[in-house]
Amino acid sequence: MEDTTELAPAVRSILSTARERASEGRSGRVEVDPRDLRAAFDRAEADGRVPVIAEVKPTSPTTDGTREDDPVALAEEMVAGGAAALSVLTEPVHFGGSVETLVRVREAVDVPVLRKDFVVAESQLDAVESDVVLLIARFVGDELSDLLAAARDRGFQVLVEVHDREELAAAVDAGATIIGVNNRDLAKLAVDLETFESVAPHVPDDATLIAESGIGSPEDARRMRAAGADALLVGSAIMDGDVEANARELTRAENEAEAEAETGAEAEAENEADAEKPT
Ligand SMILES: O=C(O)c1ccccc1NCC(=O)[C@H](O)[C@H](O)COP(=O)(O)O
Repeated sequence: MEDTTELAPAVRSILSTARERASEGRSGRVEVDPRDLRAAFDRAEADGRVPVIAEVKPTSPTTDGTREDDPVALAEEMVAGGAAALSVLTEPVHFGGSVETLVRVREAVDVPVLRKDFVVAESQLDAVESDVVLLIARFVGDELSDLLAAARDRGFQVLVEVHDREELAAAVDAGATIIGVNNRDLAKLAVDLETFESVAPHVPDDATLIAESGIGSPEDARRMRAAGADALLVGSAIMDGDVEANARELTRAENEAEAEAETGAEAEAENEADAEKPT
């Protein structure tokens, strides 16, 4: 396990709560028949949508207040807005999530669902079925390889989250094939999209690469895609306001770019034609 003294107090609290919850797994081992995450991204691409994992995130240490709407309704709106997959927080104390919410959401939608939690022990994997589970390289340290194997044995696809090149090397050594680069620094909770841009070039080409956190606009989405993201994980920017419209704006970010490029080209052609007209 990593030394946690450098982490933000909220994150230290999240981790100590996670360790207390580690023994609370339901009795018995889960066996998952997962919905394929990569196939969901491919379907979105084929349909002209940016592959987005939209996150049901009622609150967080960096969010003001709590969104009280029914998470299932929010999840359905995200899918209606074009989300290729969903992420559901199951951490109760700091994010307002629950395993019950994840079960209800997964029953209601047909896209893959990521369980977003702070898994630090194998027993936590048995808390609930999901299509994908998250392992955060920084938090699981030397246990990454064993936890990855334990999750895969249960049928889960595994998103391994990293924040720098050292953690990326550990993830690749452990055999991670779905890699998320988190733009949020868990030591300071500050978000910087340059994090993804600096780590992405070192991710093996055959990995599925996800840009996580701090993506707040279609421009940010295009920026992360230009830096190599196969998909984007977005919470706050979708949860803030009309979630269907917010999801649609991000999943259509590249259509808008095309439209803008076309508009720009048309304007340029008109300018050229005007310039050629006799005065
Ligand atoms: O979001 C937080 O405030 C947070 C604080 C401490 C640890 C983790 C935190 N977030 C977890 C996440 O993974 C994000 O919810 C996810 O990447 C989406 O981020 P965003 O789009 O910036 O909401």
